Amino acid sequence: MKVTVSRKAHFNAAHRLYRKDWSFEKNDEIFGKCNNPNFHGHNYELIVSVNGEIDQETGYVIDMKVLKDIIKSEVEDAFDHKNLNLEVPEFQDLNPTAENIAVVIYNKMKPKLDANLDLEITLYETPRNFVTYSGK
Ligand SMILES: Nc1nc2c(c(=O)[nH]1)N=C([C@H](O)[C@H](O)COP(=O)(O)OP(=O)(O)OP(=O)(O)O)CN2
Ligand SMILES: [Zn+2]
Repeated sequence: MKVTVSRKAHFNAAHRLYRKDWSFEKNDEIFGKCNNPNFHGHNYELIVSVNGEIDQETGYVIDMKVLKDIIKSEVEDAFDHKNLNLEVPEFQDLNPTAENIAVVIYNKMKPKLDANLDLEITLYETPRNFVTYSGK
């Protein structure tokens, strides 16, 4: 019997959407106001979902405290109050779109979980814009 355990978290961060190998005009055409060279910020809301079998001894799929600690070390400590383009190594050469941020979060968290657990990341960039990634 598989059950999904989810935990919400949040971080705020600044970013700029652009490609270093495009002109300012091309970046402006594609990314518009998100290409502001002075950056802009979002209050990101995160839902981390872990799916797996219930351990018959503990009744847990995963201890929520363990999940909380992994989110803190891999996401909050790394991204919160940071400029993603300038301060987070994963985005030195990767555009920090919501899609790419979700994939980076997945790739940081997956190795920290038991291999038999499935992970899904839902990331809200704004209250109306969100993406989901589950490694597929
Ligand atoms: N596919 C994607 N499209 C866009 C992304 C993204 O990550 N993936 N990101 C942005 C910008 O980051 C932009 O800052 C989004 O903010 P905004 O346009 O203000 O968001 P809303 O549309 O939700 O705001 P409204 O209040 O509805 O105007 C753009 N596109
Ligand atoms: Zn943005």
